[in-house]
Amino acid sequence: MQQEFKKEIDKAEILVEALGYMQKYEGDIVVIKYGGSAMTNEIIKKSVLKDIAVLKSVGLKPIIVHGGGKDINRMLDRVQIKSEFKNGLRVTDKDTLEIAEMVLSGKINKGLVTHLEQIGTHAVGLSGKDGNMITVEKVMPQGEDIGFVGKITYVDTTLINTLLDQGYTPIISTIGLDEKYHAYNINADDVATAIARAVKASKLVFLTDIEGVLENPSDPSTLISKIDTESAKELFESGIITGGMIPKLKNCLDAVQNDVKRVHILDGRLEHSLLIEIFTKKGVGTMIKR
Ligand SMILES: Nc1ncnc2c1ncn2[C@@H]1O[C@H](COP(=O)(O)OP(=O)(O)O)[C@@H](O)[C@H]1O
Ligand SMILES: CC(=O)N[C@@H](CCC(=O)OP(=O)(O)O)C(=O)O
Repeated sequence: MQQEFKKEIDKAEILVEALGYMQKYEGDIVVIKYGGSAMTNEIIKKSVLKDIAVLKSVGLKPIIVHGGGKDINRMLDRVQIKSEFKNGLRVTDKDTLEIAEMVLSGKINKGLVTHLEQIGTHAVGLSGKDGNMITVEKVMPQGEDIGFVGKITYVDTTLINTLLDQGYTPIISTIGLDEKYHAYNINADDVATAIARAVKASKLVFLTDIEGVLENPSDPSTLISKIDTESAKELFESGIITGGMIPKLKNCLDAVQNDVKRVHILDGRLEHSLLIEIFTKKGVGTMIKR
């Protein structure tokens, strides 16, 4: 008898293991930064969105902040506009901004909305312009002008909270306005962190295209499962953290030092990494602590 239902019993036990976590996190806001690097495969994308639908249906309140750097690169290539990054930020002239906004707030944002709606989770796509949600000022790294790139100065959470209260999952693209209502391109890790802080999220998860923070980025067995402020400093000094991992880890530290309780960098390519992290004892990826 027991043997006959072995598979079903195993499945039921998974649900029982998850119960404690569901009760613990009920009503909690989870901000998910879905990076463009982990968006390139349609099957994986659907699986990530199903996980988010599960979070929603068991009582958590997910907010998705998405990137799309790779899609912007592709579109810029198509229209033959050259693009470069300085300190992890895209140099953004007027034409680049137009393409970035078109790709982020159009194709990617509405694509994610459509996928979530298709699996029965009501979602609303917004950019930082909507409801004047994200205010920025022009960023000048080391005094250098890199165009229409914004540093966030204020997040108005009214619209996000209204949507969450009404049962919608907000999906946010990373274009904001300055005080004169000019549009700016913003790094998606910065937006996810600013929103997580503003809504007092209990979790902030960065879904990317690598296992987590690695001592040697080409060797997954060198995964660092926990990082705190002290060890992060050493990692930055040692030069192990490069490229897109620099703004990501800096943002993780900013979040944990500003009341976001749990911050993780997870591999968006690993099927169900979100559910494994939130609903099981087994941690995946890198957890960042104060
Ligand atoms: N020490 C490190 N551990 C892991 N990844 C690293 C490290 N240093 C640099 N990286 C790079 O950071 C990348 C993730 O950042 P990014 O490409 O900006 O992703 P996303 O689009 O998700 O924001 C990885 O693919 C990897 O190439
Ligand atoms: C200013 C700046 O660099 N903006 C980013 C916005 C998208 C982003 O951050 O996407 P990922 O998370 O996929 O890297 C860009 O133009 O690529």
